[in-house]
Amino acid sequence: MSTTTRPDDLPQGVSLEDLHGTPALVVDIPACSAVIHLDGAHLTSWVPEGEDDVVWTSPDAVYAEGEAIRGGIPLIGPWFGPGRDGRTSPAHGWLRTARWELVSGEHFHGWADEDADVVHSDSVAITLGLEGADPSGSGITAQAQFVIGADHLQVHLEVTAGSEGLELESALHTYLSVGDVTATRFTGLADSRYLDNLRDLAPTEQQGEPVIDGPVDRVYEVASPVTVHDPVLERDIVVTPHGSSRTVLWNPWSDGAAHMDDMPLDAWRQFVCVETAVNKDGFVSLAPGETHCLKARYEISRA
Ligand SMILES: O=P(O)(O)OC[C@H]1O[C@@H](O)[C@H](O)[C@@H](O)[C@@H]1O
Repeated sequence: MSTTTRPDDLPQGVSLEDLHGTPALVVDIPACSAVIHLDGAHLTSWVPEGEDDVVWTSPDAVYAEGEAIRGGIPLIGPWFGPGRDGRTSPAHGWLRTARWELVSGEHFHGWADEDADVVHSDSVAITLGLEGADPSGSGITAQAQFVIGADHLQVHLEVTAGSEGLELESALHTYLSVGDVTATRFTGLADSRYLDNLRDLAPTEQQGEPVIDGPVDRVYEVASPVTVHDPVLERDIVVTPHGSSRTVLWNPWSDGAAHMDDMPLDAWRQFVCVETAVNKDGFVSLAPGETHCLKARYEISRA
């Protein structure tokens, strides 16, 4: 993968900086600010103008090549969690710990969204690529694109099989920032089916919309928009997926957070993960050289 934009040629308002001792792209344009670390092509902040950060990143996150950053949008693949066999390591695959390279950065002063048929103003598009990192040697590659503005964040994750076929699991493991997860309400998951990862992936029927009143780790058979209603921050976050088959809902609650060194004890209240995914029995079969694109668009709305 060739680097087509040198750091010196990045558009105005985008710079490559050293953050926490690792390289990161810092976006600072009138519409928003954002940070994307090259390790994991990992977005750790998106602050639309006049808003609080839309993603939550742990103040205790570890930033180092080969480490997974806690929070933001980890890019998961080519397997999810311990993989479909339940034994694959590292957890959630190697996309999130590999160092990606900058492919391009562009500034759009007004552009049309082919999916949503709307025109956005003032955005940057940043593309990162990953080649030569596949430890299996089959040559799996990946590309990630972030389109970032005031009214939207779009994330595209493309994974391309190498010389062998691939049973792909991938996810945008997004930590959405909320005022108090126990007060959060959802639209879009009601009356669907899910696998409950806290009960050996037991198939379960969702009754009404879920609430977070204990640890939650569920793989929903949902590939349509999910809205997170946050009465504390008085905003809704709408997650619109494309190319997915599943939506994962995760919060570790206090019990799970107590086992995580990279998260303060009480921080579980401040986020909920709504993950656009192809995983578990919703994986995607790719022929050698074939690509799958997973996308999500994040938008804020205020009542
Ligand atoms: O601690 P990690 O590897 O980032 O994973 C966090 C969680 O990620 C979620 O996506 C999984 O469904 C959970 O099972 C897992 O605990």
